[in-house]
Amino acid sequence: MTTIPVSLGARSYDVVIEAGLLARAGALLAPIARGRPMPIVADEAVAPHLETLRASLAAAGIASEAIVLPAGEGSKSWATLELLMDRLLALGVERRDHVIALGGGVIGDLVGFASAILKRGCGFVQVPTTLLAQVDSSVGGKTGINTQAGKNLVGAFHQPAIVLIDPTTLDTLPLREVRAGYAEVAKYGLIDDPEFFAWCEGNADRLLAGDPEAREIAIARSVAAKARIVGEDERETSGRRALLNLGHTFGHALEAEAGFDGSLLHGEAVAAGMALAFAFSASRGLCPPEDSARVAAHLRAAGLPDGLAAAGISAGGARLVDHMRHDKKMESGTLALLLARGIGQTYVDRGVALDEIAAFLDTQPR
Ligand SMILES: NC(=O)c1ccc[n+]([C@@H]2O[C@H](COP(=O)([O-])OP(=O)(O)OC[C@H]3O[C@@H](n4cnc5c(N)ncnc54)[C@H](O)[C@@H]3O)[C@@H](O)[C@H]2O)c1
Ligand SMILES: O=C(O)C(=O)C[C@@H](O)[C@H](O)[C@H](O)COP(=O)(O)O
Ligand SMILES: [Zn+2]
Repeated sequence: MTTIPVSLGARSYDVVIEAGLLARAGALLAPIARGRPMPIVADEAVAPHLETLRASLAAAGIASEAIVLPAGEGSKSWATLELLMDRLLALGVERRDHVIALGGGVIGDLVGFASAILKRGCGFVQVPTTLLAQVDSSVGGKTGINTQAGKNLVGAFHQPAIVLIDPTTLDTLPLREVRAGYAEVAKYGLIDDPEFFAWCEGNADRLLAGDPEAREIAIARSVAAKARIVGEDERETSGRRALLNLGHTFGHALEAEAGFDGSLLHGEAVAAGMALAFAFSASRGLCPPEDSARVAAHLRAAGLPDGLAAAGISAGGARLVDHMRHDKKMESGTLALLLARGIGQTYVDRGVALDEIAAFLDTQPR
């Protein structure tokens, strides 16, 4: 068992990683439940894992009710939030109770936000079942939904009480989803850990094939990297946490353009976005072109899109930049963009005009 602390003063919690953990979750959750029932909000695709979790809770004397929601990004919506809030209220959830989020980043973000606003805030627990959620979304307390205007535009910072990661839940995850989660793993290397990026280059094949050792190394290193950055800047105020947004200003624009319909997954959009961030950095003479080419080559080798064409996006630069105007890193009309001086040397650049980004995007192959 690996335990990684997320140090946030009164909001500190542990991320526990162990193969087979779901079957032992009840014992870890009993002190958090304090004799109260724990509602479980689960993605419809994780039915077998839901059964394992419920049996483990029952063995520890914890009553549970399951709320099963439709799979996919469409569930991060006002409509599903309303339905979920009504169900949780009907179950009589109290402020000191904890709701369990069992699923990928969609369930985690939605349940986290519901918990942030239910009776002005109740507790929640993350039990992530996708690679993306295990290495990224379950840790750090960013919660929320999408709106007509774009990605994650309504939400709250609300930290879980504990994160329980059972890597064996990934045995049932489709390969396309494993690849999408891998984009966020490679991201940590690209941000500030070139040695980890080199590890990724050498081990992505094993990880994508489900090798247990490669999987646990990738999860633990990713969680440790995220816990460190979140511990330094919980609410993305100092600029440190913004590093975790590498590839996301481009990526969220691509997701919005694709329409949240499953044709372009979040991790796929982030992969294309990271390749674009490096290509843009190289085009401005900030980053060696060899590093940009190395990033694109590795993403391609991992079966991920390395730019607009591979992401299936044909929109022009001006249209994509219009999506970026909603980015939460906009300040007084200026965007904070994540650029790179090289692999492992990402930084926040506040000096790039939206017109320059549009012009660069227009040079990219469709
Ligand atoms: N809060 C954060 O810090 C943060 C970080 C990164 C991403 N996100 C958000 O996370 C979301 C993407 O998360 P995701 O990639 O996990 O997508 P997801 O939650 O949609 O899950 C991907 C797919 O896998 C299925 N699934 C989940 N677990 C499974 C399992 N064990 N076996 C079989 N199928 C399974 C789901 O039904 C879904 O179809 C996006 O909305 C993104 O914005 C949030
Ligand atoms: O935790 C963070 O901080 C991140 O930026 C992680 C991202 O991978 C994630 O997609 C996050 O939801 C994006 O946040 P947003 O603030 O750009 O909506
Ligand atoms: Zn992301």
